[in-house]
Amino acid sequence: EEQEEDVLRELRLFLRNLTERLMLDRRFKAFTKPVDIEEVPDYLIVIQKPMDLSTLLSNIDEHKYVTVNEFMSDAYLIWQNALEYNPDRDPEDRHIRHRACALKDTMRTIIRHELDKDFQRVCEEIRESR
Ligand SMILES: O=C(C1CCC1)N1C[C@@H]2C[C@H]3C[C@@H](O)[C@@H](O)[C@]2(C1)O3
Repeated sequence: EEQEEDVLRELRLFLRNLTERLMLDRRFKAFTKPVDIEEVPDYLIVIQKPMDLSTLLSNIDEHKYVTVNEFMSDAYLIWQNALEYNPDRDPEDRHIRHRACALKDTMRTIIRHELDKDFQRVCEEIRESR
């Protein structure tokens, strides 16, 4: 009903704000756009489900997420994909993995500090009711 749409509207505002703050962080520049398949032809052979911060934003606007956990499942793909495609000991891979870990930890910490537990529970109830 209308109150549920008010809750989901507020969830979208929170997720947009979170995602935009990550996009502004210079450490996370490599995660802001999809990996360029022309530049990296084997990327889609290695990575089944590409993800990036701009795609998260589009998903939010398309009302894909009813709970924070659904958003985090997609957001985690950015971190998992980066670790999987860039596993080597060389400095470039290590920089990418370090930034991917920082992205994940930053996201988790912002959510833990800034998202009300009762609000999350209401979103879960809406998800279970649909
Ligand atoms: O995994 C990624 C992105 C970094 C986080 C997401 N890429 C795969 C390629 C390997 C590495 C060096 C460049 O070849 C550049 O194209 C990529 C982009 O970085």
